Amino acid sequence: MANSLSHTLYTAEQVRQLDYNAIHQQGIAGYTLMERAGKATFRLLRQYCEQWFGKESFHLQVLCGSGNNAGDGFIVAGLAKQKGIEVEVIAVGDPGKLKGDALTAYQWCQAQSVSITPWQENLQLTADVFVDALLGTGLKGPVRETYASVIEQLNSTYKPVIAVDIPSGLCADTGTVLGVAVKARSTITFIGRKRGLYTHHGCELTGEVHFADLAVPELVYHTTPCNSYLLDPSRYLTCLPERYKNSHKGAFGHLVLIGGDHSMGGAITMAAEAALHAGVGLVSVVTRPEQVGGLQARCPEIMVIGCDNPGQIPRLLIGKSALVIGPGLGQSRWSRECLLAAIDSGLPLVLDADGLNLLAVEPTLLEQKKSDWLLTPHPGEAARLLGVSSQQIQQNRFASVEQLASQYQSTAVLKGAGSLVCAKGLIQLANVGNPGMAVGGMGDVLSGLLGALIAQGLSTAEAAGLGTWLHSYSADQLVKLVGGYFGLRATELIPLIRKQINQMAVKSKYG
Ligand SMILES: NC(=O)C1=CN([C@@H]2O[C@H](COP(=O)(O)OP(=O)(O)OC[C@H]3O[C@@H](n4cnc5c(N)ncnc54)[C@H](OP(=O)(O)O)[C@@H]3O)[C@@H](O)[C@H]2O)[C@@H](O)CC1
Ligand SMILES: [K+]
Repeated sequence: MANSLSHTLYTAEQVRQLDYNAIHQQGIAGYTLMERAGKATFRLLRQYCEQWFGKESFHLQVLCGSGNNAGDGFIVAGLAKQKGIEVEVIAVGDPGKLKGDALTAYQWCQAQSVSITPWQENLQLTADVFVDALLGTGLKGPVRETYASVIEQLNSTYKPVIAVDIPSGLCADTGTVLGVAVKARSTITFIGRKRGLYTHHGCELTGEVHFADLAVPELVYHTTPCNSYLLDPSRYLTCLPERYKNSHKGAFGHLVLIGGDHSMGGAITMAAEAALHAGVGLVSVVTRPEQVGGLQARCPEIMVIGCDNPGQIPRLLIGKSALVIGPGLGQSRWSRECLLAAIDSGLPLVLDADGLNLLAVEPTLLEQKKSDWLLTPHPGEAARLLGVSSQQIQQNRFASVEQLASQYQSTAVLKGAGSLVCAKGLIQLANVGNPGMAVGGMGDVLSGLLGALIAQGLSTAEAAGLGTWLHSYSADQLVKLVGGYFGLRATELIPLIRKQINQMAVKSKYG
């Protein structure tokens, strides 16, 4: 299935290549692109200001650096002036450094009689709304002075900011803050969506993201190879098995979940309960005998097998469809032997939590890999798997998920703000989810859901894409229901996931 161009995510270098090709292959003048960028930003600004200020007039300050990002800002300021808006450019960059299209835009802005004030230390940022045209994709390394002070001062106004292309200070490739970055109410990004807008700090700093392709012809996009996309759930509509009228439970797979070492019964219970609600025909849990009563009381539909001797596991796995191992698994001898049996079974495997931690301390287990694996680490687990710090994982989440997938020859989901799914060299970013998900049990629910999808016949890649999206989307629905991010319970996601799967199934059938 092809990914649509509007879902593609680019690095700064790739967008530079697109710009270059638009200009040099298609003959679109760079200044034309800048005018289009300025116009698109101004249109958006007016829409927002209508919402925020109604018919009241407002004061706009456009903060400009000295590159092409500033050029876009000069156009916005000139257009605002033409419409009679009270506008002023604050020139943080030295106008003497402007060249090419940015210089042309500056001169045009001057010709519109826009007041252009050079930045000084005692200058007050007094506007009702700001446009951030300080630094765009040309940012290199940590933000230097005076830009850093200006950004801090801008953030301390708590006034709405519309960021041009990317909030200044945010790394377009990774979503990491390079020292300090603008916190925007909205960001309008041009020609290609930058990867960094959608993950890590980008999720916090961009506000609502808008995309303007500046009418760059489709042909241009085909010239730049890419491997990253926003996850589009509609790609997976047809993956779910149809419920025919003469169906029986055997047609929808039998998932086994292994975990729940001494005093760790909660995680495996949540994973199994999630699986039960995600359409799988049968769910079994292999766990410590002490967990059996609690699990059966909560979910009588689940077959629970108390097992202190992992030597029994191979027999229990005969004829099953898929396995989840990790939730509440612990790191005891029992845990390790359970993992060995799971790996040896040759069933498709979802590895989470302690399943991943055990793999991290014993990477030679990879040599015994016989089946498709789906790894679902959070940044801390990913760090252990790759032998780096979690900070290093976060500094480049795209590279990290790619490395996880290639090093472990698996499908990988790197959880966190802007969860990333990597399978067969393709990276997809789930542009859903919220901070309310930062509570215990969310990962367990995800692993059960993923296992249930695999047991129903989806590949690990399909399950990872669909399941990661369903999980975070349902969390967003839950936030709408409860009115905020406080006190979400992972188990509350489960009925919402079920509802969404059913809606998708209906959509796949009837459009
Ligand atoms: N035709 C096109 O290409 C189109 C491009 N478009 C727009 O152009 C933008 C890209 O423009 P760009 O490449 O000129 O870079 P830009 O982001 O303005 O930054 C360069 C400036 O930043 C400065 N600087 C760098 N690092 C720094 C640091 N750490 N700390 C402080 N300063 C630092 C650097 O200073 P220098 O290092 O040279 O002293 C230089 O002055 C793109 O985001 C989009 O908005 C659209 O109009 C569509 C068409
Ligand atoms: K910017």
